[in-house]
Amino acid sequence: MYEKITPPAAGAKITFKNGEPIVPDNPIIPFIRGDGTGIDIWPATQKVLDAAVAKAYKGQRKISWFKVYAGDEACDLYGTYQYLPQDTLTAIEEYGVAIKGPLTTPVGGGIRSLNVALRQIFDLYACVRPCRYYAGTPSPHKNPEKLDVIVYRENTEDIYLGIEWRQGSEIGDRLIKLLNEELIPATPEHGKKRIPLDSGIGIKPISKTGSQRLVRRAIKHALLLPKNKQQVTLVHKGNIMKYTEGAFRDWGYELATSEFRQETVTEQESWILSNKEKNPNISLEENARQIEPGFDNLTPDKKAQVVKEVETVLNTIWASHGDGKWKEKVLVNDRIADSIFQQIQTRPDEYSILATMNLNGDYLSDAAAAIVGGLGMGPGANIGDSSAIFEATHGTAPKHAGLDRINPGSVILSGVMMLEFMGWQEAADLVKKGLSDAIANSQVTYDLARLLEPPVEPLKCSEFADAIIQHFG
Ligand SMILES: NC(=O)C1=CN([C@@H]2O[C@H](COP(=O)(O)OP(=O)(O)OC[C@H]3O[C@@H](n4cnc5c(N)ncnc54)[C@H](OP(=O)(O)O)[C@@H]3O)[C@@H](O)[C@H]2O)C=CC1
Ligand SMILES: O=C(O)CCC(=O)C(=O)O
Ligand SMILES: [Mg+2]
Repeated sequence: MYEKITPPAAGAKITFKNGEPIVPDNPIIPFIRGDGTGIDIWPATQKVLDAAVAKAYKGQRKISWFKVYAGDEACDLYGTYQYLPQDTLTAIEEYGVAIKGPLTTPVGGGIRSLNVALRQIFDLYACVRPCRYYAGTPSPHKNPEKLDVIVYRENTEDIYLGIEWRQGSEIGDRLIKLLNEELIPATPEHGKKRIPLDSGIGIKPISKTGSQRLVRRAIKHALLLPKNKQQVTLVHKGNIMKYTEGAFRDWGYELATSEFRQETVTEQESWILSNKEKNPNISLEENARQIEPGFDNLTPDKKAQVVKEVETVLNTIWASHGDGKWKEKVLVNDRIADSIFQQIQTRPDEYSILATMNLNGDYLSDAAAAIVGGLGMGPGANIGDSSAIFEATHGTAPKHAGLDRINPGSVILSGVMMLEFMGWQEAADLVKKGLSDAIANSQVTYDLARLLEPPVEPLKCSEFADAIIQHFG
């Protein structure tokens, strides 16, 4: 079945039922070491995870690691250009849950991202990236502890589908001609717009199915959070990209108010309900005026539309959501993408789950990680209905590769997410405690050491792993 690798003799498969993993006590878990700093980070991660599982379960549970190959290491073993061998895909398919270090993607030409390919091949449609603060972590932000968000990034479409044509390519030029001469003129709203002839072209598909399954997962996650964090913010640039990003927002609200009608309230609904709670005799028109800025300057048709919306909300959900009951629901709101970048800095505690399309989520997860201590503290998971691959937010950080200095925190915390996904909470808690206590004692790698005041002598990557284990207690 495998060409060049052999699964561990001991251990059993993780299987999935209704999207949930069924985990044996001795699961076989494939891992990809990763390019660049993967060589430093992976051994540190494996050591910490194994120590936590051993301490938590005293031998009753144990991970059987299965080394599989991707990136440069794969080419060394399988031959030139064999970046993602079939063996690796077969192993992940068979064992369901995997963890990986970062993989290099060249800019401009060359291979397309192996990281993105893995997400698409296994339909890992939700990229989940929590950004929370560990006490003692130095941060450029004044109140980093106020940020506690989870970026829920759609992981399979948007421009990451990778359908692009190079400037000057035959098909690219044909496409531009077709657009300029037929399709754009046939679309009145595009008027006399034309694509410059020397353009590269990329396609940005945002589907209803892809958007809604991401938002569904985000709302389900919100329902498990403490009450004050039960919020999902739909992040989009729908003012500019109306039929892709704007549609993402609309489909998100549509899903929330249909599939989760009893569990959710939209921000606009919450204003309408609370206006009526404050003033039970408020007219529909006055309620509309209070929720719609500039109401008095709207055309009569627009005014009537807002009044109708108010009436519909009160007629349909007053009984289930009125009299303050909406405060117990998951709040679904939306923010424009550029605004959310400043909001997570100026009003971090107002946000919880940030549901995004692929590109926005890529940007936002690095930015949010920076607030809570940097890319060394940014874990992640790529989750689908029948498999999951855990990986950090950051890349290969090539200038630090092989120096035993990089912060393994993000991949270790990705391992924590994996343990939690498996239901191995006791082991996950040990790692979180060890990492928190190491940081609180200023036992940190170079990235955090240089920011501490006064600066401290940095630990090596491997020493940080040992410090985490010592702090298990
Ligand atoms: N999922 C994946 O596998 C990903 C892969 N990539 C790929 O990685 C390659 C390199 O990308 P690049 O743009 O340099 O981005 P990286 O995320 O690899 O690194 C950028 C900088 O972030 C800081 N950093 C990254 N990881 C850590 C860490 N573990 N601990 C502390 N600091 C860290 C370092 O800053 P400083 O030097 O200032 O300390 C580093 O130089 C590219 O090929 C890219 O495509 C990128 C993102 C995700
Ligand atoms: O695949 C890559 O090289 C980059 C991916 C990335 O930046 C991410 O997933 O956050
Ligand atoms: Mg990224």
